[in-house]
Amino acid sequence: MVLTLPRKFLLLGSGELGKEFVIAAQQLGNSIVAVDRYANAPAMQVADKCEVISMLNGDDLEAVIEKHQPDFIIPEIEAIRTEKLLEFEQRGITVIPTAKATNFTMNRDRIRELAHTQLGIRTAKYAYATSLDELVTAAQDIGFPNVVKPIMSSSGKGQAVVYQPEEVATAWNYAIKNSRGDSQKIIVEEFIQFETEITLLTIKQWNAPTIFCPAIGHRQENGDYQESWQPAKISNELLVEAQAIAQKVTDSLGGAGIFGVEFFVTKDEVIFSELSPRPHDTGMVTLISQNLNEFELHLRAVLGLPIPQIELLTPSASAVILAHEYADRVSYTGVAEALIENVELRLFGKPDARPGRRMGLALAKGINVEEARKKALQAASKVKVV
Ligand SMILES: Nc1ncnc2c1ncn2[C@@H]1O[C@H](COP(=O)(O)OP(=O)(O)OP(=O)(O)O)[C@@H](O)[C@H]1O
Ligand SMILES: NCC(=O)N[C@@H]1O[C@H](COP(=O)([O-])[O-])[C@@H](O)[C@H]1O
Ligand SMILES: [Mg+2]
Repeated sequence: MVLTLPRKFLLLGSGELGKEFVIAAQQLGNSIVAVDRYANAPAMQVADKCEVISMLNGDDLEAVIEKHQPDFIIPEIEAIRTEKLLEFEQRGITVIPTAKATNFTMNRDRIRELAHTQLGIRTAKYAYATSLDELVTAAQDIGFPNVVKPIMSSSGKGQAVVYQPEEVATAWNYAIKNSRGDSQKIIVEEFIQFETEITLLTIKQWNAPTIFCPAIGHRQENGDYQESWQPAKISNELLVEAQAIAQKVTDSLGGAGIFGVEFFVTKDEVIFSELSPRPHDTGMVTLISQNLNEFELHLRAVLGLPIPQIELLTPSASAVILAHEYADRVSYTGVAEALIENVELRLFGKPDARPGRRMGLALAKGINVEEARKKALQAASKVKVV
């Protein structure tokens, strides 16, 4: 099939990741309708059109699809009524990477069952619970410490490390309170004592082999990403193993697009954690590190455009800029101080702030990863959300 541009994209979720995707898509002349649950979301600020709806509501989704008739649906968050995406796909709209992939990764249990039970991939030991009583038993079975997470959440929301039985009830309440959507189910996982963790950006193409970006290392706090760097330190042997696992899972989900496949890395093992069927937050480091960033790669994979080579230009790092207070208007200070040599900023333009909300990012290049990390952290620390 001969590709003609522009194509029309409907972006479901309009945060910082969506904003960069819109920019990449528009650079090749495409048009984008940005959708989210609140007005003036980052991607809406650069998109052609926008819609504010509940993406968990099937009727709302139906209405925007009817109105805009997109060629592609690009999910940007997990919390979407994905059963509806299966319907749209059957009606001939291309859902990226596939409606099945969004459906399987919307909740932690489906993707875990696929990876572990169906594909036989090693994961942390895990169990599910739908009541506090069940969680008490499950936590005993898994052992302590363990990690309790809502079945539907992201960026560490509702997640807690539980060190002893007395903490189980608090973890249950916290998980249920911070669960997205209507689910009352949690997963409890064995705590993996990893040396490092990586995201392997995996690009699945319609008519070409799957390719990988150099591994990205990252550090998380309370389940949310604080800094990432590329390349990650990992032996070739473990990297090859991670690539094989990423290929296996993404093959089984099908379609085309970029996936962020997350692994825990121990001394002699890579352990599959989870994956996003879309650009990954830790992958924002590629905005500075690679010849093609993760958003450009996603776009090219979606449109079936060539990706001749992925090149790591220089060791690089990203560090997040978080809000510390509630605010219904946002300004930033310290920008001039942050912008030293080989540093860039992305200030997302989120209309309001809450403690812990990611509001921006510092990106830095260095002669090595250590220098890049130091610069990115330093730059991020200069910028204050007020
Ligand atoms: N079983 C575990 N053992 C040790 N650490 C864990 C475990 N599960 C999660 N973590 C830590 O918490 C982080 C976030 O976990 P996870 O990726 O499952 O959450 P998430 O809410 O889906 O985050 P995101 O949406 O940002 O990817 C991990 O990157 C890791 O640092
Ligand atoms: N780990 C997933 C992730 O980073 N998702 C990114 O955060 C946005 C939500 O931010 P918000 O909660 O500040 O609105 C999402 O829209 C996406 O861009
Ligand atoms: Mg994760």
